[in-house]
Amino acid sequence: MVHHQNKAIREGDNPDLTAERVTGTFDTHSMAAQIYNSEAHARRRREITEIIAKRPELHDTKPFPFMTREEKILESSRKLTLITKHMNEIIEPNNSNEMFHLNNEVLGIEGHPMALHGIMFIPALTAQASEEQQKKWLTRAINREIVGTYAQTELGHGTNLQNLETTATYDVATQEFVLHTPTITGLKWWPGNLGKSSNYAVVVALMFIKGKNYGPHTFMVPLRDEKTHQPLKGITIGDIGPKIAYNVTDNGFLGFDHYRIPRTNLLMRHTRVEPDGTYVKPPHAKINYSAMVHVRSHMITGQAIMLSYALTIATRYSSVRRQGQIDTTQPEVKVLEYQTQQHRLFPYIARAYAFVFAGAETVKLYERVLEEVATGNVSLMADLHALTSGLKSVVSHYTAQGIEQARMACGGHGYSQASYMSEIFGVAVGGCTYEGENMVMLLQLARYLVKSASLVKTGQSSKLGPLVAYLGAKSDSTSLIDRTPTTGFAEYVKTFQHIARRQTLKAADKFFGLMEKGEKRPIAWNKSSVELNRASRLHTRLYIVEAFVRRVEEVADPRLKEVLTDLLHLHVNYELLDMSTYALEDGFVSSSQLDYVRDQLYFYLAKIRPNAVSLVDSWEFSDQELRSVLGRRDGHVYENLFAWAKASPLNKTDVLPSVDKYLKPLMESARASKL
Ligand SMILES: CC/C=C\C/C=C\C/C=C\C/C=C\C/C=C\C/C=C\CCC(=O)SCCNC(=O)CCNC(=O)[C@H](O)C(C)(C)COP(=O)(O)OP(=O)(O)OC[C@H]1O[C@@H](n2cnc3c(N)ncnc32)[C@H](O)[C@@H]1OP(=O)(O)O
Ligand SMILES: Cc1cc2nc3c(=O)[nH]c(=O)nc-3n(C[C@H](O)[C@H](O)[C@H](O)COP(=O)(O)OP(=O)(O)OC[C@H]3O[C@@H](n4cnc5c(N)ncnc54)[C@H](O)[C@@H]3O)c2cc1C
Repeated sequence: MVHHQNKAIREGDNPDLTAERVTGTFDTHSMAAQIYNSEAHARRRREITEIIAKRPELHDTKPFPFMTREEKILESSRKLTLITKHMNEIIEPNNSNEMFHLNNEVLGIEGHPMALHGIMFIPALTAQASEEQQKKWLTRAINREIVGTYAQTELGHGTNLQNLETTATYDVATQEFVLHTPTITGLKWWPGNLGKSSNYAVVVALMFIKGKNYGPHTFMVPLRDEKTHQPLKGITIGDIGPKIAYNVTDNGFLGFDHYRIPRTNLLMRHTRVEPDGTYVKPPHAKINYSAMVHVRSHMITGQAIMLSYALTIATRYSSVRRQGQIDTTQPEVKVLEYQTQQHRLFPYIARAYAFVFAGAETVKLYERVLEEVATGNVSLMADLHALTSGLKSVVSHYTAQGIEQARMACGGHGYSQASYMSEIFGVAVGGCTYEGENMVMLLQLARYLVKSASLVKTGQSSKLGPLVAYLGAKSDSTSLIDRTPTTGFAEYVKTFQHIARRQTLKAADKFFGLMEKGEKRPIAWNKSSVELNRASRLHTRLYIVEAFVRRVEEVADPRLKEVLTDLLHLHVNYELLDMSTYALEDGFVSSSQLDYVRDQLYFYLAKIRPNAVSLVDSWEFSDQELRSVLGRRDGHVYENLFAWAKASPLNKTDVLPSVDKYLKPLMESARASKL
């Protein structure tokens, strides 16, 4: 066998796809090490994939789209039980990265009965439970002796946590908290796996002691009997019904009727309530929001992966789909030859790389903050909150857009569930809502930006944190893009900084100006909020570009560096065109400079073309993980689409009961009436 740089090549594959792989200029295993941020992790992913490939009991028994919701939940529970039993043979104990990959391969993205257990319940106990509480619950949770979730959102309130209605009232006499749901709108609503799977939850409720409201606090709450799984007395609980996607997860509702838990079930790592009701406040008011920050930090990578699923499917399919001619004297071309197709897909391939690099930095910062907070140092919490609020919003928004573009790039077959695109879109777009609705989270970042703008305006730029230091710098009078003989990334970064700085200062001016004119602060805030959110987006997009530049600078392998540099060129030119209004409106960039940017964009679309398939192959998704007929590694799309259709439950019989019962009589009576 010939040694190829692209490690996805196999004999017998669709030759059109193999031809793409042969033109790749870099080693896809090495690129995987960049994507997954370490050679060791990329290798372990492959090893886990291989182990799973050899264990048919861990494979889907039939395609997910052919299963009912109940069947999917049963199937997912079967596999969850198996991977729990064999976990230590497959992954390193307690390695969350490996667990994440194992889950994606075996259980898939539609969720599973213990999704929230891993993503939020364990992180909440880890960060918020005292050592004594951890001894009691965390080990049991890690061993999966109990199943838990994170129950915060209510029917009436998800965003505004100060107005949650669930109360936890301290009863000094019995040293218990009494949990109560006073109204329908106070029912917990949405928590994943609450509906049917969990027997415990970390519940967020407003804590009242001696009549005083201390705001939202987290409590460990038993929900169901550990033996019978029946709801405990005082608990009303169930599933909220089918959703756009993510239906293997039983998102649920929960009500409490004067339900009592011991005082010691308040999570007490940072906050305490003494037996006599004395409240000991935490070192930071929002320290108990840590489980949300955990998900926001990790979901950047999760979103990049889902975007790359869609791009892998669309790019591979575009290499085997032939339709139309560019040169009418030549045979039909692969649709990937069309510039419009490249323009639809390649900038999103670049974005997916940019997002995964930004995601790796975010997780690193999150882990640092987690360690510091454990020792009482909360100084970086605000920075992490601002960064993750912006990133989760911008990345989930563009991820959803990119998946939809990828679906449309697959033409009619993209609309079939055989492509799996609708599920990928449905799961990913949930990220625009969960963990803080995107507009709301952009406004959280805006608070941080406005404070920073105020420092700039009052001559205190030296106090700006590293993420916003650029706000205090002076701009050149115009962009130097195409004005220096060797225009490089520095000119682009300065241009993005100028755009973000100008918008931030302008939006802050609007806000401060309205207050000077006598508007109350929240009214002035609301009237400035569209402009403020624009600033948040531009700031975040600048951060993403900078994270991409930092990564490319670190890469040593010249072949990888070259293709990543091409992708970065594509990214900065595409981004600048996309936000050109901001660049043009104060004349910082001229229309002739934009022409240069456009030419660069087209140049890099063409330059990336031979590496397109290798760039998506580098994410190393197995067919089992992708679950897409169109995205198959071997490119044998058509015969497998036919096989997939034949397997559809509707094709089990030639004549459906609906035909016997209704259509046949209808046609017969129509014929009879004609006679
Ligand atoms: C290796 C892999 C491991 C793990 C994998 C993880 C993820 C996998 C990736 C993909 C997953 C794929 C599929 C997942 C599918 C399903 C989803 C799973 C989970 C979803 C779960 C949820 O949605 S849980 C519910 C989430 N809810 C929210 O996010 C609510 C949003 N609202 C808020 O957060 C708050 O209400 C608020 C921030 C908007 C306001 O809070 P509050 O009213 O209390 O604030 P105030 O106005 O009083 O004060 C504001 C000041 O507080 C500061 N602040 C706020 N939050 C924080 C914080 N967290 N840290 C630090 N500071 C904070 C804020 O900055 C203000 O400060 P000022 O100085 O400006 O006053
Ligand atoms: C798939 C999925 C999984 C979830 N899992 C969980 C879970 O496990 N646990 C859990 O507790 N919750 C969970 N949730 C709930 C989720 O966190 C909330 O739905 C989310 O935080 C948004 O809150 P909301 O529904 O109250 O939206 P709303 O706040 O009602 O949003 C409606 C609109 O109002 C706007 N808006 C609201 N407030 C403001 C404001 N202050 N300024 C400007 N605009 C505003 C929003 O931008 C939006 O356009 C999940 C949700 C989904 C979709």
